[in-house]
Amino acid sequence: MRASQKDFENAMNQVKLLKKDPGNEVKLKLYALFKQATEGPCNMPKPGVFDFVNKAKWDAWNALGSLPKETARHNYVDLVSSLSSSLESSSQVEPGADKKSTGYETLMMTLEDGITKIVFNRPTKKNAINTKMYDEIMRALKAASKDDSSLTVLTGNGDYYSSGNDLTNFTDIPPGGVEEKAKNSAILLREFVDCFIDFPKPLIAAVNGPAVGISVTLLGLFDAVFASDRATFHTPFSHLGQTPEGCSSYTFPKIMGPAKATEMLVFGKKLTAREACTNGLVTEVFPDSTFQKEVWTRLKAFAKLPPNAMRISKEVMRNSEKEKLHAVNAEECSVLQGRWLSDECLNAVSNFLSRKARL
Ligand SMILES: CCCCC/C=C/C(=O)SCCNC(=O)CCNC(=O)[C@H](O)C(C)(C)COP(=O)(O)OP(=O)(O)OC[C@H]1O[C@@H](n2cnc3c(N)ncnc32)[C@H](O)[C@@H]1OP(=O)(O)O
Repeated sequence: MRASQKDFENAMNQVKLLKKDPGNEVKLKLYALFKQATEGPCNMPKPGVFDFVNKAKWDAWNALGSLPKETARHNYVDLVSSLSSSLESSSQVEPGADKKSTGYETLMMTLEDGITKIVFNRPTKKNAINTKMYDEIMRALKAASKDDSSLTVLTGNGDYYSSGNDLTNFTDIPPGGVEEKAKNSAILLREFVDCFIDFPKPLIAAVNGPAVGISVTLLGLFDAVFASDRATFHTPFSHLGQTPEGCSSYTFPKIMGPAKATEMLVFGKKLTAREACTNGLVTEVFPDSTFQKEVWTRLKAFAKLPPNAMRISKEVMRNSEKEKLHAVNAEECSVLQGRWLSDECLNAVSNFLSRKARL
């Protein structure tokens, strides 16, 4: 049975009442079907390459070709009806996830048993790091460096450790245009990575699931990396028209040798947790079923060690490198500033945002 104009109007109202965000992919489908149902085939000029959001919308509408208005109206009503039932009943997110807690919007932070735990907390976005989260991680690290804990642990809520830089960061273009955006991003990135270089206490990653991009490169600046056997390590910089950051252009060749570092940083090879352990990036791998229990037993034992001895040992091991690391960080950020303006990068981000590509 075909959807009537009344069904269509009801569906439009239902969309506004959805309690959960259906996600960008579905929103683009809804937009495209709505435009096709009301205006027919796409009749707008194609937006420019920098106009990510409007280009994604245009792509979605244009992809419907000459689909008749009635069919688009019917498909729109069907889609809204399937969303109303599935979204109201599904609960994929852990309690407390994506909610404000302890003064942070994108993180959870606790201090217990001498351990400060910082949890990436955007599970529905695979813990992608948006601008707010960069700021909050810096704030959390600064607080952890001064609190009573002996060590600090970073981990992720949900099935991912982190999917790296939130690619929608690129859509928030300031009045000065993309050049200003690239400049601001380079400043932010440099300050962010500096916080890891300068962190004074033992810094440990509990990599609970896949890690992408900057969440992988930073691991070279951690003092220990424990991984679930479900974790993977992926730095698809060339695929994104980008270049390494997080000091990985220096730490990765040093940790794993230039050949293995090139496989990861230049050719984007995704490593399993065991491969990352063999390459020296990961300290130890645990079965996913016992990961939390085994890692936290280990961490609690570490936290009982004399904190000053641990801090000073870290200082002795790392201090001779600090100047070099800051210089590498500055250089990587400066190179990236240029890459972010390249067609290679802009097209890759645009493809992700219009759902054409998956890494
Ligand atoms: C300013 C400092 C810059 C620092 C430079 C840093 C560089 C990097 O970190 S480069 C690496 C960037 N990351 C990526 O390229 C990963 C992109 N994401 C993906 O390829 C996939 O999302 C996935 C493989 C991580 C997971 O795929 P899948 O299991 O199919 O899940 P979805 O794609 O449906 O993801 C769910 C939801 O989360 C959103 N999302 C995931 N990752 C990102 C991300 N990095 N940026 C923005 N959004 C992300 C995804 O769009 C989905 O959202 P909805 O559609 O709204 O549900």
